[in-house]
Amino acid sequence: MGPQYVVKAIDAEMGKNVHTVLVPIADYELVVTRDPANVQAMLATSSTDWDVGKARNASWRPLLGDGVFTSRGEAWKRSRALVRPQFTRDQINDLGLIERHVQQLFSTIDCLQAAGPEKSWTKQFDLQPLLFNLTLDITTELIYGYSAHSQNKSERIQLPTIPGYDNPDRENIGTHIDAGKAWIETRGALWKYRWLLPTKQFNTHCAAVHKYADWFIRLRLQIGDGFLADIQHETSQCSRSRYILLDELAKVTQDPVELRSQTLNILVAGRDATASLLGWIFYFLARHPGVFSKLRGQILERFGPYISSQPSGIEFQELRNSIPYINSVINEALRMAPVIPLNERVAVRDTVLPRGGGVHGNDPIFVPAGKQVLIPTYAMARREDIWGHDVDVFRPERWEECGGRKFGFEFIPFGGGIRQCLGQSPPDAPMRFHHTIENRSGSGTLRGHKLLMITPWEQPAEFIDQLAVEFPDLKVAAYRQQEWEQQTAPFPEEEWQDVTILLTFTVLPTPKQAPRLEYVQLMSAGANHVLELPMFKDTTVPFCTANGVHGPQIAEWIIGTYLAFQHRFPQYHDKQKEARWDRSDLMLIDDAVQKTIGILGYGSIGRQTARLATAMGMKVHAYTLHPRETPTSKRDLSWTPPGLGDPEGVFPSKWFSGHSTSDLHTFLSSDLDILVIATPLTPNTQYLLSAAEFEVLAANGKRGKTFVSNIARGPVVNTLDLITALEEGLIKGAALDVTDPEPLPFSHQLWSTKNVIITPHVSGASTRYNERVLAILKYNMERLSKGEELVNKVNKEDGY
Ligand code: HEM
Repeated sequence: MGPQYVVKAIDAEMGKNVHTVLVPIADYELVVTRDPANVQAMLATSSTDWDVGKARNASWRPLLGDGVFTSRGEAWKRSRALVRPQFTRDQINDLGLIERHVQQLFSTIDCLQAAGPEKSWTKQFDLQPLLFNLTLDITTELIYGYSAHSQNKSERIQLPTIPGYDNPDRENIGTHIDAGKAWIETRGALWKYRWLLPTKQFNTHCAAVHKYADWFIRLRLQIGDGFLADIQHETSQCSRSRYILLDELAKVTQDPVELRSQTLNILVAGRDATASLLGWIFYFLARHPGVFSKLRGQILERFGPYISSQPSGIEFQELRNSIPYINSVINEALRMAPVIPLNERVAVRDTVLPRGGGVHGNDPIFVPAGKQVLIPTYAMARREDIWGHDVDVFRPERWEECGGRKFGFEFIPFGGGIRQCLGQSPPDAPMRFHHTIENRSGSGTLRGHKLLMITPWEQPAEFIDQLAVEFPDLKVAAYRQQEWEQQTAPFPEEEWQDVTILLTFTVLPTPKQAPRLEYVQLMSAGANHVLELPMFKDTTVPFCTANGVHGPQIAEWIIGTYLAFQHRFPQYHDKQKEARWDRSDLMLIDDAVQKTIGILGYGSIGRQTARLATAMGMKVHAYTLHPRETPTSKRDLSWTPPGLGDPEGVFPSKWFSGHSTSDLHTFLSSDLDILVIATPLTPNTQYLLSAAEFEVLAANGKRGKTFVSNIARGPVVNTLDLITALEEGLIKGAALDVTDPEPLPFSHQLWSTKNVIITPHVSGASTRYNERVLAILKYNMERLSKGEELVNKVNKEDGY
């Protein structure tokens, strides 16, 4: 099943709007999903329910052994913990090393000069094999310390002899790897008839590849640190302190088979994908001269022309960050031609995928243990609804529109979640990444980190155990605060000193008390209680909210109180207390079908409310501060419990947006039967709903039509104006979980205002609350350990 075939077949047979299908192949069935929500669940949020299939290990093992790319389960975890720290180091991005080999490539190309009048050009040649040689030379030098020099044999010097070990076959190592890989592919294509393929030649290639690695490993194990010192003089650029992956791994394990497998896994994973991508980039540049000259112009402007006698002095981070167009070109090439176009996972236990089921394909689907799911990376990058009508056009500019395209699981050329590619440098925050290089070396992904948890309840031991498995080097301290609003720390001052990750409701240190803090996870969805604290306003330490934790229960509260009001439950409850069977108000009862719900603030709560309202047959109008016109901008980038909310922004039939009062009034006059206030409290939203807004709701004959539900914060509504609107019948009724002031005093007029349901700020309560906060914390810790952008980050300027 080729990548292009997947797109064609689903589009033709099921339509462009179907993204998850069950495909029967001979005697078994395979799920194919090009839905980013499902992919996110498999790779990240529910990754413990999934693993790569057994076939990956079975097919690659003879060539590569059990390493980070080929292994599964616990073996993979151990592998990943072993090799990952190497990829957080500066040296892995040694541009000097790459430059030497690129120069070699240029010399090779120079030799391909054409004859006759075309003399100033090269003759026609195939660039791709040269690129494979280039990446082979780079990766072998980076991994084993000594390049295969497949580009220029004359660079090879005589290697010392190790008794009992054949010298590595540098001449043919590329061929052996390629032939081994080709055999594995053919075998995969033969599927259950794979036994038909003779193995003799394959075994020869595997043995040659192993011998190559073993020679360096033997030398390293015999001689120890600096094992190549004697032959380093072969290239003047090599310094004694240069970085060699094998050397570093050998400081952690001395097992020769483990060293062979891990280094070969990285060699093959890194070399081939990079060469393919380079090939595609040149392919697209050759066909898009406009892109080529724009890119070239920006590079020349920033770095000047190449002068062979001068060192370029270009740093890796500078290269990445100073010309965003380079990233746009690379991203666009990876979108058009993801070099790993198909991936897969297998359910290790009975589980669900959040979407694809039900009449509209929005419900979760059950996936039994053992079921294989194909992830067509290529097909996701070809979805018109995500990328626009020009999805088939190579257009790097798309990455720069709307202030820079952010992407999630619809664009995963490097995989995603826990098995994300190790060779990908993080997309953002170079400073933070650099910081982690200084602080973390060794074997744990969060080495040097300390998590401090201050919570109003005991944290479950299983969670702390899980952390110990995932981050063996992480220090954890957990304290229980005595009171909800407590601001002082329930532990000695020194405990703050080495904290890097903090989980808290209200207790926060000063920047001086916790100088190493890198990430604060708040347990609340709002951040308004920390906005004025020095740790928040005077530092760049990211604060993340528990956004997403409240969606399910608050949405239930909103719909629950609305239905209670519509079906007159409070009145019947009063009558029940008096034992009165009174059916006199039957004609006053109304249902929700085809009513319009307006959601002011379309965040995680609003989105889950929209899901429930849609299920009841309501229409949804959404209001957001910033316009959400494209499918990408409609998306929810914050954490969402699997299968819930509206991650893609598909429920609203109308979107409204803006900062001004008139923008708000346009939304309020869109014929709303229920208005849900779900916007954060900031200086801009204080008294957002006052007399004028209630007038707008009641204008044009809509008096007494709208029911107002406030689950945000009391001061978003002007309480006295609300009381007037209720008493005068401008609005139909109100459900308030929050009031201004809070607690609402005994004698407050609001208690006895007509048509109001009041609860004491409890809509966010759920026995599942803590479990969801911990899921966010863990997810963010995984992202922190990989140098990735955290989810639910508070924008320090907007205050939410
Ligand atoms: C354009 C270049 C590259 C692309 C497109 C790419 C793509 C990928 C993808 C899609 C995966 C995930 C496979 C999965 O989900 O099972 C992956 C994994 C991996 N990549 Fe890359 N890769 C590239 C370059 C590199 C480089 C340069 C290295 C190392 C030097 C590397 C090392 C790895 C390793 C070790 C894994 C396995 C990680 C694990 O399973 O835990 N990759 N790569």
